[in-house]
Amino acid sequence: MGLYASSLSFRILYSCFSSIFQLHHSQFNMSALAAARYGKDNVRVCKVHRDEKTGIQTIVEMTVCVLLEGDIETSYTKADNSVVVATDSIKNTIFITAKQNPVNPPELFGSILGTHFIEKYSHIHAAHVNIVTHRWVRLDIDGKSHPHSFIKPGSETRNVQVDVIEGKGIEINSSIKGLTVLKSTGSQFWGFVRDEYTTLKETWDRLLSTDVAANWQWRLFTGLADVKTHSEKFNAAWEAARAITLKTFAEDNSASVQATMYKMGEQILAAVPLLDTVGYALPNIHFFEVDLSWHKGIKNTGKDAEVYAPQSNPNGLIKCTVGRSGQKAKL
Ligand SMILES: O=c1[nH]c(=O)c2[nH]c(=O)[nH]c2[nH]1
Repeated sequence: MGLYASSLSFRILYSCFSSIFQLHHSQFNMSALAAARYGKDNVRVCKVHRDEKTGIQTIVEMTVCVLLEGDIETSYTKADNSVVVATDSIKNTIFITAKQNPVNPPELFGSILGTHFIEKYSHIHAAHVNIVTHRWVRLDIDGKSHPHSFIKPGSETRNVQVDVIEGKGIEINSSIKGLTVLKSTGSQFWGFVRDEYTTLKETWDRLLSTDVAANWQWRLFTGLADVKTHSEKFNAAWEAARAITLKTFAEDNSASVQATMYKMGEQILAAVPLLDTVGYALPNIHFFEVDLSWHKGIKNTGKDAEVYAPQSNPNGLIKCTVGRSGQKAKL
């Protein structure tokens, strides 16, 4: 009797739940796939170029991500894998494309790779390629550059985001990340808002350090042929952006991170006509003066400062995008 009662109540409950469940699915299912892209991330690739004549070898190490968009909705909503180019195949394509094409400049390689996917698969309409190129620098041995040995000097990377969009063109954003710099003078910060929240002293001479993240947005390319036409400009732009950033950092008697980064941006725009905008994100990595006057009156502040305490956090974070006049940046 007990068993019957519980089985009956189970059946009543079940039918209740299932009717709610079916109602939910048939009449109240208002959801739809709003956006989707998929692909392979963190594909690590190293390509060696061997010049048989000179014996000089060159390496490029990169980490690649490719994400695809297109008529792939049914793979999410109907478990339809017939529209899925497997992410494993995407990984294979990255290796094959690296074997068959130059990987430098990365802007060109990304455009070749992305264009492959929209041309090969009629239902794929956009390919988003991200390439992080790790910095390996040729070793100098006894004053001579070595033909096949390299050193990684830090965490600096050269990056590109290449968006190949069918019917629109190729959008390219190039960047440098992780370029850590410090100057021990030639940096000031004064005249800022002073109110009941302020403890920071004005300074006419401080240490300035940052991890440079700089990016430059190219004007839209109409397609792969347009990118190829300009392919020699990509390395030149990277070299100019890096050199301008370092020279301005070193030589500017900085009024603030904001003022110095703006100077960097306007020089890069002037040097590379094909750019629409230049952006920076600069952490202000603080090095605090240490007051040691409590110990036998040691002078270690202001003009006497020699020993500083580097701070890992918190840090300032200053960002800007510099555009060409007439195209005011969105603030
Ligand atoms: O260059 C600087 N900009 C700031 O906005 C700022 N704020 C701060 O406390 N120190 C600094 N330094």
